[in-house]
Amino acid sequence: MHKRRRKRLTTRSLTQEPALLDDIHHGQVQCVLDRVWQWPFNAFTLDTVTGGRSLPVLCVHLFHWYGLMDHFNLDVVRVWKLFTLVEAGYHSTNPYHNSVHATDVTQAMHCFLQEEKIKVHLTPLEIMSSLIAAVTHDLDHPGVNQPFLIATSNHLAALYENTSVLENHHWRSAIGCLLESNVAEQLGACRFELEQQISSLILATDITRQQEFLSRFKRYLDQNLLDMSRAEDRHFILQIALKCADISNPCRPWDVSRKWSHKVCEEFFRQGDYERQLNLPVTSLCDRQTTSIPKIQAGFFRLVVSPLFEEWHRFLKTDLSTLMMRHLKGNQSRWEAMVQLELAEETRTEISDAELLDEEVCGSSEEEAMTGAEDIAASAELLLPESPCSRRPSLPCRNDETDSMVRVGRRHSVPLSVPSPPPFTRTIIRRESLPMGEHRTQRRYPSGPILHLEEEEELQLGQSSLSLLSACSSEPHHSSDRASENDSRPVSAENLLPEPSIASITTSMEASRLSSVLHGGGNGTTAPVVPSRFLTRQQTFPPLQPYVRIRYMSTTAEMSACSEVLAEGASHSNSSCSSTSNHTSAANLPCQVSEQPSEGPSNLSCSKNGCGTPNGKLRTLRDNGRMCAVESQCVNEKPVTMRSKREQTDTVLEKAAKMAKISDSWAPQQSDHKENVDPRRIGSDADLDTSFNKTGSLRRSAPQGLARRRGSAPVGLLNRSDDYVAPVALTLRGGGDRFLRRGSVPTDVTRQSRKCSSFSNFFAENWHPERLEFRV
Ligand SMILES: Nc1ncnc2c1ncn2[C@@H]1O[C@@H]2COP(=O)(O)O[C@H]2[C@H]1O
Ligand SMILES: [Zn+2]
Repeated sequence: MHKRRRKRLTTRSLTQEPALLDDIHHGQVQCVLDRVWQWPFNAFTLDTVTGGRSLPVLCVHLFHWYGLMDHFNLDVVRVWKLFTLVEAGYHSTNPYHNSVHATDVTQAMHCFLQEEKIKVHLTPLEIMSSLIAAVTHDLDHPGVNQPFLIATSNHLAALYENTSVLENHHWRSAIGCLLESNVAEQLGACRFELEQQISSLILATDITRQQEFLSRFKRYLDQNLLDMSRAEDRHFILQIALKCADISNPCRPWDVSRKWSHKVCEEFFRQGDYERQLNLPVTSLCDRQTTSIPKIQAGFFRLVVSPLFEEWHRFLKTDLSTLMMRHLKGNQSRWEAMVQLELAEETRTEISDAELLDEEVCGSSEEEAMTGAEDIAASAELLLPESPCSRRPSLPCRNDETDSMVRVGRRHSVPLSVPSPPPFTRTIIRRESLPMGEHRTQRRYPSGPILHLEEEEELQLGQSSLSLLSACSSEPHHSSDRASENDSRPVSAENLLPEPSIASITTSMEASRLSSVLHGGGNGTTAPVVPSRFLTRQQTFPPLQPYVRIRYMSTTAEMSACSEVLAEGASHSNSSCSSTSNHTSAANLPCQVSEQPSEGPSNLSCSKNGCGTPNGKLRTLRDNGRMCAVESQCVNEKPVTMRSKREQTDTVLEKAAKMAKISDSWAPQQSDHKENVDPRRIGSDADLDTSFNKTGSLRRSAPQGLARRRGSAPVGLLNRSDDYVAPVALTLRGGGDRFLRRGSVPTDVTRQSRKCSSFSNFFAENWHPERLEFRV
């Protein structure tokens, strides 16, 4: 399990009077909990006074407060266990998606449940579903978004067919906790209904479905269609409530809201650092070198939060909603003012650069004018799936003369689809030797985290991870220095990675140079060219921080254990499941899990469609009703309990921390982790790969070892097995030209783009960054 860092408790230093206070400051905890129904809530404070246990403390309190313990006759020890498991399932190393975010969202949900319009209609089951969904809605979040998981061929992306990958994982993990804590078994007949509601509520938090929910909500309000006495309508309102709670941090008082903003941006920027390390195109919104927190915030507040909260306010029209809107507008104005300051500052600096260097003109005005636009236009990018052509990939710098200008001015993250805004009025002149991105970076963000960390936050993030991050994130600068020394393509990014992605290699000379770097062969001109297939391997999670990496390893180990269990099960079976490949071809059609309670998760039931019951383990899945996902089994079955994982990995983590200290940046040998399955092994495994599709039918693929494959294996290899029926393979099996894509480009980009293109284009076409204006 990933490392959990607890804050040092004040009482530990009180050696003289050890009995004066206890470790969780009961008085203070009580004080915070007494006001937990109020909007100006500070989850960080609760976390501090509970010694980092805000999540279970809040949830157990709310379960008592709502009378859920009595109503469902729940055992308090099991309930504690449930929330302790949930807490442990969040990654404390994520700046944003950690258990404090879960606490924050749960408290917001609690506030919404208190609203008269909602409260009077709710059943105890709906209250319990809402609270559990709120607290588990980001469970086991890896700190990177769906496009990143797709781009790195993460097993979760394959498992969930690139659709609501994280949300599917969250809700299934939630069900796992319910089972593992044995709370599920106390629920009796309502368990199925509870699970259904949790699933549907969490799936609604997929931010890429915002427009879908918003339109529906608007229509219901316009036509006055909502009737809260109807279960269906109540459920819809609870979905909207959870969506609002999830993005309610902009509506908190400024001090709290600002803190969340910094944390979420830090997480984005870390993803950008990972992308850079992996030689993937850096998502604009995640590029600490080219965008800024105020720009991200101003765009997010205006384009994502305001539209939803305006409708929410229209629905509620209460003191609470008025207060939230007031905070939102106030906070938004602050961020917008900061953006204006930044723009003014940029203009000033550029003018003074121009005066100093008026003879060294380089770069085009068009490109310069793009820089403001792309930052903002891309800010939806992280939240929405990317379109294949919306972004320029990290093209290797070519050696020929014609490319030199492009090379100087090129930025990784320029979205191709963003139309050039009208040129700014200022004169655009800049130094040839100083590429735009770096120039700006040095001015605004030196490398490393931009957080203005308060003591408490620093404790949370951990000094070692911060210093590691800054060390690693500065690497690309070094590499570009090297690039200017050598005329040929720099192998800098690959130097940082344990093994490079062949995707970035375009010529044999480059391959040769790369090979020499990998095998220590001098300057690269004499080393033999390594056949590209031996270089084909892509890292999934960059080991920037050992903690993050180890957490990921634990997940993959979990998956590995799981697939072994399944494979084992399959091998016992006489394959009544062979027929399931037929089922799966039908099931391969995108199977949206509906958010409607009536049809939702029931689609996920283990079907009776010929899926065999190979052994006890698989039977357990069916017996459990709907626990069909492979990972659900991982969470629920055995060994990999949240607690035991934590115990096991704590030692590993300590070791990792030591390693981190002694290495300036991670070393190639560290790459030899479980997730990096050598693709050369793929195909040699004789194991049967089993997994479940979304309809719950078990599918077994031909032997090709994909179950053992980690996200790191190149997607392209999947087509080796013609029989394989996993979702990714389906996409890949199309025209041959689709295989020409770079390893880093999501396979399923076309499907993704369908979802987002309209919003992205809309965003790009209507956003006027220079005026911070969004015109419709
Ligand atoms: N203040 C913020 N600024 C930018 N993005 C945000 C902010 N708050 C939430 N988000 C994004 O909105 C998403 C909502 O779902 P998640 O919590 O999974 O992840 C969240 C972030 O990606
Ligand atoms: Zn969330």
